[in-house]
Amino acid sequence: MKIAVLPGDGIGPEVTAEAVAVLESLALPGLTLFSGDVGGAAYHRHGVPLPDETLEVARVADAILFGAVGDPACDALERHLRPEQAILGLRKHLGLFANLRPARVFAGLEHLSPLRTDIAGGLDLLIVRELTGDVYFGAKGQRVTDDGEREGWDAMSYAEHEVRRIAHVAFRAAAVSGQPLTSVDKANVLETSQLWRDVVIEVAAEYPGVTLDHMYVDNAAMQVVSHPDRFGVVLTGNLFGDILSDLASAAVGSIGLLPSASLGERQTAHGTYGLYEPIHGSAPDIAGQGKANPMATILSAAMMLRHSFGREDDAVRIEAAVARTLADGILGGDLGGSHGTAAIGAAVRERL
Ligand SMILES: NC(=O)c1ccc[n+]([C@@H]2O[C@H](COP(=O)([O-])OP(=O)(O)OC[C@H]3O[C@@H](n4cnc5c(N)ncnc54)[C@H](O)[C@@H]3O)[C@@H](O)[C@H]2O)c1
Ligand SMILES: CC(C)[C@H](C(=O)O)[C@@H](O)C(=O)O
Ligand SMILES: [Mg+2]
Repeated sequence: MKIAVLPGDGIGPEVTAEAVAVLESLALPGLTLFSGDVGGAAYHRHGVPLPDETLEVARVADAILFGAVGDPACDALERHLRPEQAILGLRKHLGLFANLRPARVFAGLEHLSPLRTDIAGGLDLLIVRELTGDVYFGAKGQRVTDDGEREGWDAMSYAEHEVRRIAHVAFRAAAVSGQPLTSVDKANVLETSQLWRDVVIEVAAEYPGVTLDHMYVDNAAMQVVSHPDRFGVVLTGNLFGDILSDLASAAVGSIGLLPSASLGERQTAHGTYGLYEPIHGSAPDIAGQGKANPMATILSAAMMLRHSFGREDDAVRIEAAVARTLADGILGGDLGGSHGTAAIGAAVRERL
């Protein structure tokens, strides 16, 4: 079990340390951890946010545990040198087009949600976010128009094959879980979304057992907080999925609770090759203070054991330990408590 640990910036190293400690406490056979520099940390040391050595470390591993990247000191750099290019580059270079972001209110933990408890109780959804296309990876730039005005532009596009392969991931997830599938787009305005919707309808013909509906993204944002029980699997593009997943995390209670798996087609001897990271960023406002909630990263490690190593029992064990820790009132500042990163990590390990 070869795992590349890429801690990154800000709270990234703090939260990955706790997830690594959880993995180490499980006595996993042949567990081998190696690390690499990414993000601002890599820029400061190597002059680039994603050094070739790091990409190589990621490639030879069976799975990657990623913390977060982002450093305000780097925000004025040319875009290709900014820390965020590390995670975008890893996703693209490694072909990790399918991003799974589960958001669920554990039974008995409805009080952690800012939603009314009867509404929060219905929140159990899986966002399937396309991760290597869309406006994120289109041509972009700034120019001066004929009128002498500055203009910024970003091209949004999806090729048919990109929509088709992520749609299959979402339909398979819906078929296995028996949940309905909602495809979220903006087909009333965007041609990219019209093609998205047309292709999703074509793919649906191969999954007659799955109930499919389509929703515009603005309506979806509203329904996630007003009627979360309407959603099972949510299929969407890169940009909409980014925004909807932060929204879903707030509805659960905190962005410090939401994990993710980024998968492609590559299989290893153990399972599906993938990158696992919390959905949050480097949180510069609390970095270095031992305040970050490590649960999202710990739950990402659980997803790694499930998808990349076929260890469902260990994954469930970690998820149950996190739920028990929350139920016992061991809460970070993000959830109105006063427990720090190390205390939360230790509490989860005690409950494994
Ligand atoms: N995948 C990634 O590496 C990733 C994801 C999102 C943002 N970013 C980057 O992170 C930097 C900061 O971005 P941002 O402030 O918009 O988003 P952020 O997710 O870092 O933080 C948003 C808010 O949530 C809080 N927060 C986040 N994670 C938390 C945790 N585990 N425990 C407690 N509180 C937590 C922060 O303190 C902050 O108030 C930027 O450079 C951004 O580009 C990186
Ligand atoms: C840091 C940024 C590039 C990234 C994204 O937009 O995908 C982040 O917000 C995320 O959700 O993983
Ligand atoms: Mg995001």
